[in-house]
Amino acid sequence: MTSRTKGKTTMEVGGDGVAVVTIINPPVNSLSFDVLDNLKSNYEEALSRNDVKAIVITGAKGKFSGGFDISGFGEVQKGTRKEPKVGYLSIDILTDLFEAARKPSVAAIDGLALGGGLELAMACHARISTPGTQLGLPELQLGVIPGFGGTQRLPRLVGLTKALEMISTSKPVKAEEGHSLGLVDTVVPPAELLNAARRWALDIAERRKPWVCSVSKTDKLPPLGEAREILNFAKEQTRKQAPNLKHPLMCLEAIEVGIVSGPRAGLEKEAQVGSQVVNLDTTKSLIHVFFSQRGTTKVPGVTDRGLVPRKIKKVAIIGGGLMGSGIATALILSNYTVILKEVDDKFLEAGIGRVKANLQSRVKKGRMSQEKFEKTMSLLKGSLDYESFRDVDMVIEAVIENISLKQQIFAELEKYCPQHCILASNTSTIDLNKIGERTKSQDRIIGAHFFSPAHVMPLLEIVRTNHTSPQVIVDLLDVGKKIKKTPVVVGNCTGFAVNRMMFFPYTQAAMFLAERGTDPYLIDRAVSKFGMPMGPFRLCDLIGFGVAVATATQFVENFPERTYKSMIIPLMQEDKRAGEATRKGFYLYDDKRKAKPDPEIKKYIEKARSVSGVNIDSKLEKLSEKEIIEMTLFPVVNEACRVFEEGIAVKAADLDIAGIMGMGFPPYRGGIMFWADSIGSKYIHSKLDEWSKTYGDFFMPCAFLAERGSKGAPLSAPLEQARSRL
Ligand SMILES: C[C@H](O)CC(=O)SCCNC(=O)CCNC(=O)[C@H](O)C(C)(C)COP(=O)(O)OP(=O)(O)OC[C@H]1O[C@@H](n2cnc3c(N)ncnc32)[C@H](O)[C@@H]1OP(=O)(O)O
Repeated sequence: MTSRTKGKTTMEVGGDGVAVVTIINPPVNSLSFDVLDNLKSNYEEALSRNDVKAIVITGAKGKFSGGFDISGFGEVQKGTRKEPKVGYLSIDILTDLFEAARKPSVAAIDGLALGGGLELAMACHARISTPGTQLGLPELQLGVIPGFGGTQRLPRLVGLTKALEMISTSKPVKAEEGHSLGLVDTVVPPAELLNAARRWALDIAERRKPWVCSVSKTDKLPPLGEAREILNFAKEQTRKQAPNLKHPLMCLEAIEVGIVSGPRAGLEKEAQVGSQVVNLDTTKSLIHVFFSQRGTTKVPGVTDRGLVPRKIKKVAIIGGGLMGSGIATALILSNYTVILKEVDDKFLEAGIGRVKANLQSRVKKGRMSQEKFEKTMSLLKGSLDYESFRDVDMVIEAVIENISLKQQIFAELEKYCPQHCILASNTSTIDLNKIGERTKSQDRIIGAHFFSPAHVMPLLEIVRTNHTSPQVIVDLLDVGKKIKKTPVVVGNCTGFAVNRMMFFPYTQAAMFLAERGTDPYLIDRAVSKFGMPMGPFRLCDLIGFGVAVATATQFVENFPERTYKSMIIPLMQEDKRAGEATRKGFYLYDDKRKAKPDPEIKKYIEKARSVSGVNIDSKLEKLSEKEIIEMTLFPVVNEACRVFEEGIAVKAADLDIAGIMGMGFPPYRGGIMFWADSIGSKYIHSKLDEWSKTYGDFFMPCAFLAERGSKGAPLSAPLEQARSRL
């Protein structure tokens, strides 16, 4: 392998006449252009050699293949690599050279066969797998479609309905299920994999086992009329669930052509669609998200020091409320032993009850067995004092947002916990330096900010102060990964990254517009259509007005010059409307918690208008959906720029991931900074500048945005001189 090539394959021909071709491209044996070139040469050689009767393809080090090398799409998008001729890889190589060969091939699959990896395996004449191996076509998740024949071969191997499910959810199946579906021919222990595959390949060559070309199979396909019905239903669902995405529908078209007009036409359609989707904006965004998500665990000065995460076995959680119980659930689900501490029996019982309910809901949905439920619950112990904290490796404090209470707790922790124990707080607003003021343990104090519900939401904001040691950050990054969260390391500031850049500006902008005459329900609709899970008013209802006001107060205190103080929520609170929990907020909620607009809202908005001395603005009253998006989300971009410039986030892509994972910003728009750059800093700056002149400082573009906007420079470009606080 030279420094310029990416991966390779090797071929060894055994005395039994089987050529074993091994994909070697760590860490997941992705199919780079180099790997594919090598694979083709190996095949050609194997087909031409008289001593080769059959071929086995496998992957090095227990992984068959994680699919096409995703960075290859980026190279094609940027134009640094010429795209191969349409159909070259899927038709010329995989179908006409491999599958149509006069020597059989068998895939020996260990660990994973995803995307192009599974497609390569499906082009072989049989598949042998090890137990637990992951088999799937997750391409839609990346904005592309299965492009190595997967749209044609998967329905022919597992049936149309199952194939549609696997492709549309991007979820893999395990080898055992794959076997019962007909996707793999047999499952054998890892130690037997290669020998079993060699024997199977020879058996096919010598006609003791069937020589199956999956692309020509028809027995699993439903009759045409039924197939059309299934496909029409799938299209309808896709339009409903992903109205802003084109590639899932394009994928369905390729599947349909194959079923209606035969596999060759299907392969051609797939190749054509495959080359079109690569250049969609949504695809560029989703690929950016894939790499950015993995990039959050690369923190300069921390993860590049060779530090090894220490083993965390036992974690204590203080506070069994909504957050504490959610965090406890996430931890026991990943086999951590957890102590949940509360102030009295009643609270403790309630806290443990919440954890139980979280797990029971999994049992009810069939996602957890009763046995696993009991085993998982046995990892949780309750406590009313700190005695049992003497051997914990980490504590996560999750009590109410009260500085002196937290200070007292941290002072106690220092007394009871061992020296190595990490002292984390789940605060969403309070300065961590203040929390640790009464201790001498500043180097092991860190923020572990979860998002509610903590056992479901994927983001973990890891907040470091100037004193937090890199070892403690590395430890928490490891815990984050183990509990299946995406950790993002941020600096210590009001609201940290997510609440500061997303929640505050976004909800304040919405209140600002509503007070000036924009219909709040229209705002929510426009924002939902843009792709956020819900609009700002529905979000305030969901988190509850009490929490919304408490956190907003922090923003008001710390950033008074750019806070919009609306009276709408306080006026509603006076009437005991506090959001979804009280069944009345900006919406009315029925027994099933379905939200319905409430005409009464007008009354509160009018009153807020008169208290604040604000008038209806004829322009803002008639905003288009595009203008609503700009006026609610450009303030978010503005604050994200400040967060970036201050060094609160290491890189702009971390803010993209934080917004996607913490607030549900649509991944197919790439995250807040990526989206902003797709619009252009010049335009965003000019709009904010114009609004700040008309409507005041809330919209005032920050210096960073003004500077980059004046040059039209990308907002996400690295800072020349990172003014990191860290
Ligand atoms: C034409 C074809 O139809 C198109 C395709 O095949 S598109 C590709 C389809 N395949 C996929 O979507 C699989 C994507 N990968 C994954 O889901 C996961 O990485 C995995 C399940 C393979 C492994 O997960 P995990 O062990 O948690 O490791 P993870 O951190 O995700 O990945 C390890 C490294 O491999 C890289 N990687 C994983 N899959 C890759 C791929 N297909 N191409 C390039 N790099 C890949 C990651 O970027 C990461 O790199 P880093 O260490 O530099 O950050």
